[in-house]
Amino acid sequence: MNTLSENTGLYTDFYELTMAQGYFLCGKKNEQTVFDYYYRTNPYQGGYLVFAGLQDLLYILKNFSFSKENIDFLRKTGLKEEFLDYLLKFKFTASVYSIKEGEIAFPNEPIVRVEGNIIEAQLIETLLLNYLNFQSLIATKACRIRYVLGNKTFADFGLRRAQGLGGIHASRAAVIGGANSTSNVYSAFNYQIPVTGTQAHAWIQSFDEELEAFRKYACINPDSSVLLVDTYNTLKSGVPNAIIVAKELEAQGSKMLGIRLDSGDLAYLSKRARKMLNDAGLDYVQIFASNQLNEYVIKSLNEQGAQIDGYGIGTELVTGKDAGALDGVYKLVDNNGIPRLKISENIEKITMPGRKKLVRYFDAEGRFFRDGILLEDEKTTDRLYHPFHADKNTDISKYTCEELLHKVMENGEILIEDQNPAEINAYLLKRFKQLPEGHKRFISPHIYKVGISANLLKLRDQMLKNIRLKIK
Ligand SMILES: Nc1ncnc2c1ncn2[C@@H]1O[C@H](COP(=O)(O)OP(=O)(O)OP(=O)(O)O)[C@@H](O)[C@H]1O
Ligand SMILES: O=P(O)(O)OC[C@H]1O[C@H](OP(=O)(O)OP(=O)(O)O)[C@H](O)[C@@H]1O
Ligand SMILES: O=C(O)c1cccnc1
Repeated sequence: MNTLSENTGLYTDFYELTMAQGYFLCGKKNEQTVFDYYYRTNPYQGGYLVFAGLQDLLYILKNFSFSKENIDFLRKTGLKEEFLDYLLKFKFTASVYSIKEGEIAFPNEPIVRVEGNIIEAQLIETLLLNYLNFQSLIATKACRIRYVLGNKTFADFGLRRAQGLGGIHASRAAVIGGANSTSNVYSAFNYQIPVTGTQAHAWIQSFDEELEAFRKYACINPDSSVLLVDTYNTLKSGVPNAIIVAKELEAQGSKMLGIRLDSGDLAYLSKRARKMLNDAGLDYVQIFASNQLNEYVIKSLNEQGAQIDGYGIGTELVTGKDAGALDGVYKLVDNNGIPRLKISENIEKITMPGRKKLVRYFDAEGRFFRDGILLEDEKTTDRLYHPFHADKNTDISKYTCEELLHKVMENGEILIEDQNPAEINAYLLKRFKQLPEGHKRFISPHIYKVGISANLLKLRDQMLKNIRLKIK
C-alpha cells in the first residue's frame, strides 16, 4: 500500500549516488554504518512533534532498487560501469529502528536509526527525510487542530491547495494527527481513510434557484446532504432554503445531515443559523464551517461561543502553515563500530556519536517526565545530564521508563503490521494524554527536557577533545 511501489532508487539526491560510488570504488562498500534521524526545532513554535510517515517509508525502502532504464539514465550522468552493475543488483538490506508512528517526539532525540552497509544507508537519506519530515509536519499541525476542537469532527479538505501530490501523504498525516476523514479520494482508497464531502458553489450556481439546487441534491442524497448556504446570502437565503428542504426530507422520513458556512463571520452566522434551525425544530441538523481555518481561528471561534459542530480544513492543514518544513536531519554516528561525530560552531548542532537508545521516563501519574538518550549497550542509567550544561542533571532512578526505539525492518524486510491512519491516531491520543499540558499550549510552550547519560556525555566530550587536539 503505497504511492510509489517499485524501482524507487532514483528518488534520491545525486550526491548520494556519487558518494555511494565513491564508497564502492574506495573499497568501503561493506563497512557497517549507523545513521540517526532527528529534528532540531519543534514546528509552529510548539512544544512537541507527532511522528508520522514511517509505514510509507518502509514500503519504499523495501522497493529501493534500480531498473534497467534507471541505470541507462545514470550512465549518462557519468557514473562508472562497475558501480552501475552494482546498482542494477542493489537491494536494500539494512535494519531500521524507529519510534512508533503517532508517538510524540522532541528535538534532538534519535527517533529513527538505520544500520546497514554504508552505501545503502547513505542512498536512502533523501527519501527518509522527505517522507518523515513532511508527514510529521502535517500530523503535528492536525494534532494542534484536534487539540482545540475537542470532540468535534474535522475533515481534511486540502488536496486542491497542497504542494502537488504531497497532498496524498498530507491527507494520511492529517488523519494520524486527528482529522476524522478526508475529501481526498485517492488517499481514502490508498490508506483506508473515511471519505466525506459536501458540495461546491458550482452545484448551486448551475441551477436557476438555490432552493432547486438544494432540493435536487437532497433528493439524491437524502441522509447525507450538507448544504452549502453562502452562495447568495447565508441568513436571508441559504439557511431558510435549507430549512425548507430539511422539512421536506423529514416528511419523507429522512434527516438532513447539515449545512456548511464558508464565508463571513463564522461565530455570528453559526449562532444565528443554529437559532433558525432550532426554531424550525431541526436541532439535529449540524452546522459545519470552512474557510481558511486553522488552530488559532478555531480557538477564537470557541471563545466566541460559535455553534459549529464540525469543520473542513484545507490550505493551512496540508501546507503546514506557518512552518513550511520540518528541519529533520540524518547524520552518520558510527562507522564500522567506531563512533563518529560532527562538530559545529553552534554547540547545539554537535552530533551525538554512537549507537544509542531513546528512553522515556514517566512520573507517578504516568505523564512524560524526561526523555533520555543512552548508549545502546547501557542497560539503564540513574541520572540524565543536559547535553551542554552537565551541571544541570536529574536523578531519574525512581521513575518508570520505556524504550522507544523498536526494530521495524531487518535485512530490508518490514517487521511491523500495517496500521491504518485512524489506528495510528488512537495511539497518538493515548500518548497525548500523557503529555503534560504545559507542552501543548501554543504560546511559549514549556520545553520538554531531553537528557543524555553520563556514558554518552563522556564519549561525546572525549571525542570532541580528541578532534580539537588534532586540529590544533
Ligand atoms: N468569528 C470569527 N472570528 C475569527 N475569525 C473568523 C471569524 N469568522 C471568520 N473568520 C476567519 O476570517 C477570515 C475571513 O476571510 P475573508 O476576509 O477572506 O472573508 P470571507 O468571509 O472569506 O469573504 P468572501 O468569501 O466573501 O470573500 C477567514 O480566515 C475565516 O476563517
Ligand atoms: O479554505 P480551506 O481551509 O483551504 O478549505 C478548502 C476550501 O476549498 C473550498 O473552496 P473553493 O473556493 O476552492 O471551492 P468551493 O466553490 O467549493 O467553495 C471550500 O469551500 C473551502 O473554503
Ligand atoms: O466536500 C467539501 O465540501 C470540500 C472538499 C474539498 C474542498 N472544499 C470543500
